[in-house]
Amino acid sequence: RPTTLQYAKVLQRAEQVKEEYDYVIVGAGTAGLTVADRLSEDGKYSVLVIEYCHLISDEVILAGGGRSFSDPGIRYNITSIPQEDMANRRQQVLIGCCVGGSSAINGMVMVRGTAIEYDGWAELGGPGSTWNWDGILPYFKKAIHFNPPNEDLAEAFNITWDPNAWGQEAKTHIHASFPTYQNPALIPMYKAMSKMPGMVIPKDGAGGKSGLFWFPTSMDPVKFWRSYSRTGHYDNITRDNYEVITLHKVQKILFDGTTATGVQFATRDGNSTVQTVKARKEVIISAGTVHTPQILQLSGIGPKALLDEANIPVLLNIPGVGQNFQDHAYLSVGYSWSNGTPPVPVVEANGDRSTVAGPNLGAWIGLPVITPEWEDIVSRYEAQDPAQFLPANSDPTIVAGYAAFQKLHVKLLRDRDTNLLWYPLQGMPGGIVMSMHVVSHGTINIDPANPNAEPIVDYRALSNPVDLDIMAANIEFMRKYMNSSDFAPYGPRETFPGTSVTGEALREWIRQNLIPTNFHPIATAAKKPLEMGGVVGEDLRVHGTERLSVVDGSIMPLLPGANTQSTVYMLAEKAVDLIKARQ
Ligand SMILES: Cc1cc2nc3c(=O)[nH]c(=O)nc-3n(C[C@H](O)[C@H](O)[C@H](O)COP(=O)(O)OP(=O)(O)OC[C@H]3O[C@@H](n4cnc5c(N)ncnc54)[C@H](O)[C@@H]3O)c2cc1C
Repeated sequence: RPTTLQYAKVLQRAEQVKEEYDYVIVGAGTAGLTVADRLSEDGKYSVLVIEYCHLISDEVILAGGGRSFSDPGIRYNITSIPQEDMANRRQQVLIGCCVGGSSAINGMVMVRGTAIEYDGWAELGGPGSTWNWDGILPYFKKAIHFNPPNEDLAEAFNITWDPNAWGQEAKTHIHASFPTYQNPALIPMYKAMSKMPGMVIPKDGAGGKSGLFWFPTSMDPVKFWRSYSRTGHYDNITRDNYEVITLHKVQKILFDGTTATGVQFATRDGNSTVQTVKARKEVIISAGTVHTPQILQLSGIGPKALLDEANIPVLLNIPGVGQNFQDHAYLSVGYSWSNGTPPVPVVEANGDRSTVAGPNLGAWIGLPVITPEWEDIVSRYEAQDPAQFLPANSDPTIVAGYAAFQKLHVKLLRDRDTNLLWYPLQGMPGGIVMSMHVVSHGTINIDPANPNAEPIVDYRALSNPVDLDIMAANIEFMRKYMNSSDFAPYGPRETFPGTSVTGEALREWIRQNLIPTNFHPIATAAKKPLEMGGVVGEDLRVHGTERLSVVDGSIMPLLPGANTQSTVYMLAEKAVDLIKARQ
């Protein structure tokens, strides 16, 4: 019998799975559960979600205060290959392994990119694309239920928001909320940042502009628990037409010609007999940026040379599967006050301190605001041959796609409304600088010697030297900020790398210390034309197939200058309308 936990129906054995459903979804993560809930909500269609990982138990949820779950099996155990331009260091690849996927373990920052960045998605998609800012804003509003901060907190900290940029639909249970307390030490930080040359303060970043602004947390506004795809799109839903089976791995998609008919799956240890389930209408892959390309490649859809090497019969040669891989990258720069600390006003803690999710404040800034040398950096990038820093022997379609990306990126770099740097303000000196757009593209491919093992993740971090230029400019921006006259009485001191580290030495320090991910992987099944290295079309169907689509972070063709969860919720909501429209 299916077990019932937190009102959610979970199947654990393949025999409980019916022979056929309208939709079979691979992965009960952020996008997968959103799509499953919305497709099943009016009772018209039956949906099965197959999830590799487990459902976190009530005990673990309660022990974590509904927020952070210290469950040993909650993350995949994947490490990148050594990164040549990062002193051969490897990087742990963090992705969530449970019902809820990465939304169950993320940092709960709830932001979106700027209008010009999403307009770039449409530009890469080609004429008539509806994935521009105007075409996606309604889905951001539908996907997330906004809860404003309490009035005292908003007044004390100058927290403003744009009601036109947010939705409050009753049927939407993914929440964006504010804690009831903020650290008063943020106030002098905010003041100093607001005085940086060129800094603007929009009402809200959610309206599509860069600048210094407050942003909410993915948090239930009543219990202050994590609000994630499981709580928003799975718990408390009792529908006979919505089933999830956990602890089973989808091995490949089944086809009749190039029409997807269902999937093949087995227990995650691979010890059970292989099972199949049919999809009457569509198979939807929502396995995330790391595993979606693997499932496609194991199904014979991917770069021909790689599939040949792995002895996988080629169904469709789509060179872009597993390519175009991008992620945000960051570095911590150490500072201390050598002479006391800035005075902070007393602000009453209006609630429980533990409700602080942090960070809720940051500067999101474009290259022309970061550095006066911005045009030199852009010109150097513009002059590059598109193939110069791509993997050797890249398919001509990948090179053509990169050329289009480069042209677009040059435009984005010159625009102040591109979030190129994120500097989260957290009430202490120094902190992290995050590059929100990288130009070095990596790969995530099956290991031809062991295709069913975890895929090979290669960030190819810093392979394009322009990423080094930009990170060095980010650090210099932080130095200028820490040098603000507001902070002078407190003697800010850079403890690492130290202000004497500049020029080539700073670049070497970056190579030694960069973290090439903020756990926002995208683009391994990018929404672009096939001849541009794309994998899915504007309607998210895999090129050259019928009844097969991808809906997860992997379809983003270009990083938004923002943490990625709200963009994933948005694209999943838009995908549901596209999927329903073709029935
Ligand atoms: C540590 C961390 C911190 C982050 N912090 C933030 C943040 O503060 N703010 C923000 O906006 N974003 C953040 N993110 C990013 C954000 O959470 C992700 O972009 C988003 O959740 C990805 O959603 P997805 O649907 O693409 O994939 P996921 O949510 O990862 O879902 C993929 C699902 O597919 C399952 N799956 C994979 N392969 C198979 C298979 N073969 N068979 C069956 N199931 C399979 C997986 O187990 C998983 O459940 C963070 C991510 C991480 C990991």
